[in-house]
Amino acid sequence: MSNSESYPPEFRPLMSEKSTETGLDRSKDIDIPVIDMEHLDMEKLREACKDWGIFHLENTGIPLTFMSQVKEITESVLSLPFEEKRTLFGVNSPLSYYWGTHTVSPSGKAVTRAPQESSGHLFEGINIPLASLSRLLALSCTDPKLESFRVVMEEYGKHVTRIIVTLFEAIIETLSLELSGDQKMGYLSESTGVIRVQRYPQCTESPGLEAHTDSSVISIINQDDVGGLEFMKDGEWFNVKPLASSFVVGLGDMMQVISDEEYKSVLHKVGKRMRKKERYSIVNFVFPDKDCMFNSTRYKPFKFSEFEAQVKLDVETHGSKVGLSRFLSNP
Ligand SMILES: O=C(O)CCC(=O)C(=O)O
Ligand SMILES: [Fe+2]
Repeated sequence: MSNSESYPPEFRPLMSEKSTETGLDRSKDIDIPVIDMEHLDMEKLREACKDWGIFHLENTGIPLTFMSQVKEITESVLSLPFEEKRTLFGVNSPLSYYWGTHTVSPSGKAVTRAPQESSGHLFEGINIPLASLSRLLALSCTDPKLESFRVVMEEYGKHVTRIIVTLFEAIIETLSLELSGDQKMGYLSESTGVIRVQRYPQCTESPGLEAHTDSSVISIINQDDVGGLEFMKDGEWFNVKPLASSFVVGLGDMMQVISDEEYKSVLHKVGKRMRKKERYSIVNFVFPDKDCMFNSTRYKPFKFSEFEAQVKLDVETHGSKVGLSRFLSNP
């Protein structure tokens, strides 16, 4: 089987086009802050959140050998034939396979966008709602590859959850916010966390993922060395240069509300890539509990489930997310 058969059929003509590769625009390279999780510098963290909304996180305590395992199993599952992925991660699976849409709901199901907007962005992925991993057990009995995927992702989820709790506590401290245990649990709900493994074909003519902010509290991105992640700062796009053995942390919309706009969610996208190679990324979205209430000065009080429902409606009807501006108290 050629590699192109593992991609959705509509990607294939675009992938085989002879590309006049321009590659990544290196003039947009910039060094984002690097936060050392073992020796947290609170002032540096505050600046990273306030001025950037995106930073590298290193020394997270995840063994390198385990990270290689994560990469290996992710690549092998995403490289399965297209039809097999559709079947394995179709209606009967707690996971979902999607392509060409970036929106994910806490249920882990991809939201279908209005058709006029869906062309040109070449990426695919599998949504793994953390709460449903155990239900994968039933499916994995029949497929050893799925069993390893489940085991590795469960372990990965535990590591990332540990990182998230430490990081969130620290961010809250930089804001001098006093939150009760229940509030913290509501913001970092285990029931709504989603891991998403994604693949972008080797193709430099088409972009990967369109510009968006995440609806999450925080997103932890594990990108490989192919590059292509870009973010907006002061009205300009910059590249996030891959940094080995580290994660990219992006602040999401809910952090913008929790911090009362002291910190902003970061606008990001996946553009052209550095090399003629497929790109893989693993993103962990930390979502609040569905019933979690958000009260702030700039926005009308809302429940996270209301925010999600609005995003879903906007994507389905207009083709893209409108986001927090829908909830402004004085639009
Ligand atoms: O693939 C990446 O590096 C980023 C993906 C992303 O932004 C998303 O899935 O929301
Ligand atoms: Fe994102």
